[in-house]
Amino acid sequence: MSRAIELREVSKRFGDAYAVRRVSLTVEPGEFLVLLGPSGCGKSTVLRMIAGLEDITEGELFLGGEPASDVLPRERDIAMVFQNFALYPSMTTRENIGFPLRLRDPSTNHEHQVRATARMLAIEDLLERLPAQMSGGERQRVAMGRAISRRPSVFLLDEPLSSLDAKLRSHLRAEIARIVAELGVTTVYVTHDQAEAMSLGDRVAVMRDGVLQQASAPRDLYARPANVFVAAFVGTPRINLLEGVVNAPLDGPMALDLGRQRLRLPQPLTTDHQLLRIQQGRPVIVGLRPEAVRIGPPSQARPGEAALGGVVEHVEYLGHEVLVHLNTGSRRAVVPDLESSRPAADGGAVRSARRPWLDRALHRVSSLAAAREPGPAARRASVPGPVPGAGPGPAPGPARGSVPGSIPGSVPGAVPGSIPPERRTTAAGDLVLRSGPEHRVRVGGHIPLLVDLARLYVFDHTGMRICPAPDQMPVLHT
Ligand SMILES: Nc1ncnc2c1ncn2[C@@H]1O[C@H](COP(=O)(O)OP(=O)(O)OP(=O)(O)O)[C@@H](O)[C@H]1O
Repeated sequence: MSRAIELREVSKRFGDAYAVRRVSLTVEPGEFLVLLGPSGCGKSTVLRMIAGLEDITEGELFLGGEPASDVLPRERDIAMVFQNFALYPSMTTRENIGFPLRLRDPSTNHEHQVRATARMLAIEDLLERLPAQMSGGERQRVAMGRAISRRPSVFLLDEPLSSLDAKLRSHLRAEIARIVAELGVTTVYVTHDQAEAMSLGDRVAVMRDGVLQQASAPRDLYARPANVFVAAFVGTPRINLLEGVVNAPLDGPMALDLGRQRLRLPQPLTTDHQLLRIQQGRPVIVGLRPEAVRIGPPSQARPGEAALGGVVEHVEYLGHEVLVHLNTGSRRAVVPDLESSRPAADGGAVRSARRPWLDRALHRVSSLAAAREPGPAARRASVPGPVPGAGPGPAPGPARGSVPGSIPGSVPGAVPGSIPPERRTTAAGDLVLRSGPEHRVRVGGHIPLLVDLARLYVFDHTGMRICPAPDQMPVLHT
């Protein structure tokens, strides 16, 4: 039987420092949830609270719908496997796997169950070996065998593969997915490896600084990251994040100014792009995944593509694909601490962080619509004249050779103060694109680029995603 796990506003404090802050999360029976985040973000602490190895400072834990915060660890029917799970050195694999079964029921012969577990883990031929006679990967399988032999209702794995080499890891990863699916047991798996998380989890919960950022199916996490941190943490190569300014004149096409170039949004504007209008004149972070940009001249632009240009700074040949590092004259936005990860007093981090922005944004939409003229912010922040390097017209591409080889100091029209100067980087290569090996590019060459604006992400200055529009929108009062 598998059970649901529910964390309600759970926090953990060590001394004065919060390791986990107000995490609310439900893992459905039989679900495989991966906790993902950088080192020290609180993943293991969440796992240890579920197991009962750490007390919960605030909030409540429910197992199978029953309050469980005060239930003793051994009464939680939970099995846990750690990174360096210790096996009993003097016991064979058979004895190690059978040990929890003997503890529970010493009078019964458990050989059948031990064999079934060993078969599932493909370690039947290791049953007579001692831990010292096995490799790291084999020992880790035995450790898993010992954890699952008594068929727990919840299975917790804390970086179980991190001490293994890459090949073995990817092999065991597939094995774990298979075994857990076969067992149908509710599983929480901790890792800092985004590829591991994306390949294993039914859902992935991303944590940062003790705060849950987003919990979504891997596909949704990649396609609709709630904020710039999630966008940057998930995906290899990392999403390109550029400092931009929304340029939305009431009488002309909308664009995103990216330093020395301008990304014109195709007409008619999509709903998501229309919503960007309320950011007129404001600094934003523009996100482009490497596959959203391709090499091609403006004349080959498909509907929904906009032209840019770049100077090749570096080329990585990976065999099946090529990663081209370019200088487009923009500034790379740096992720850490862009948004507050602390939850507000009235709710979870992601939800509560969204609301004030949405309220403000929608208030601006209402007032702009009512006034039917540019608001003061719009007048103040409209970009004075064309951005150098961007051509006029509805679908301009930068004139050939217009992209400079070096980047000038400041972004024209940028509203100062959104991203402090100390967090800015003057890009040596601000954009990476993924290309097929058929494109031959040389370092130093200017190449024309086409950006698929259907795959454009825009984050506001706090780091929250504003394009595509957030999933939860308050009702717009007209
Ligand atoms: N027993 C403890 N006493 C004091 N601080 C602790 C204790 N355990 C964890 N912490 C702190 O709590 C924070 C979260 O730790 P935790 O081990 O949960 O992070 P993690 O995301 O699992 O990191 P890693 O991937 O490196 O294991 C860290 O800052 C850590 O130093």
